[in-house]
Amino acid sequence: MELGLVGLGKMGGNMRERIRRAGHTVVGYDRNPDLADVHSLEELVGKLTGPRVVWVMVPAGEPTQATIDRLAELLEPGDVVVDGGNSRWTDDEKHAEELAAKGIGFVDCGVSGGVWGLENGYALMYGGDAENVAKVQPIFDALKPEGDFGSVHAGKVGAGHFAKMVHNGIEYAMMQAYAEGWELLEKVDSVENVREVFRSWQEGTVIRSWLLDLAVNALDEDQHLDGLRGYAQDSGEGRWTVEAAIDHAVPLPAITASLFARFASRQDDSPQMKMIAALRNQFGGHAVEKK
Ligand SMILES: O=C(CO)[C@H](O)[C@H](O)COP(=O)(O)O
Repeated sequence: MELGLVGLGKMGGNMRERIRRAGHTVVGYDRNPDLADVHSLEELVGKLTGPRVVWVMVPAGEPTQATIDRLAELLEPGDVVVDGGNSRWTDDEKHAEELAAKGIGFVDCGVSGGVWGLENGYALMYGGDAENVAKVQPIFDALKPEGDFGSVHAGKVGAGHFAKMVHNGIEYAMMQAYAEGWELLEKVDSVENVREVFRSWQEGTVIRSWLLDLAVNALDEDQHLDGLRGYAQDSGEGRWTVEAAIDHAVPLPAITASLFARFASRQDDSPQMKMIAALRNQFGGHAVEKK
């Protein structure tokens, strides 16, 4: 089948390649002309035969909104837009309504697989009406990993991004657990080769995982991670997971702590710890460290 793909960065570029390898035609658009097959969304839409499927793979928020707004002007009834970015799930209903007003279908799709997806396949979690999902199905089949698992029609519009958001929340907490265990192992003199401990865990243990494999890759590149600063960004999914947990009164202590650990990583000199030090000094005369 034919697919229009908007956004050919780290994810979209490899997805285009994987879909082409499966025998489909992909017309790709990116703001960077070096990556793009066409120069505009108009040209992309013009090159597809109906019913068209256009997959949006651009950053969440304003870039996704602007792309959907333009596609709503360009596409025709019966066409389908897939939002495959890490959009906030609460945006999906809004996008579905905006497109439905023009007779255009909408499917939201969480995509996991990172830069390894070209070879390993992409895990897909999608939400939307069965009729719209069916129009995209050959592309889902091309992108998903081989085997029985790796893709799911999670439910209605929004369910795909909600599932991906929870996946990312779990990712935060798992990474935090490996990171904490690694730091503790590095602190203890009797453990002479932490990297080999991590490597040994890749087989037979209850904590083996792809993230563990990636941790071993990272330690192979830089055994003590000396070349990195202890600073971690976040791009929203962890925050939305915690917000959803609050909305539904679901306790998420591990995921919340892993999000807050990232915030703490961005502080050189913790303001709240200054207050803790000041208060201990006030009530107990405990020593403080002065600048
Ligand atoms: O979806 C992903 C992995 O599954 C993306 O890599 C995402 O950017 C990870 O979230 P964050 O940037 O907040 O760490």
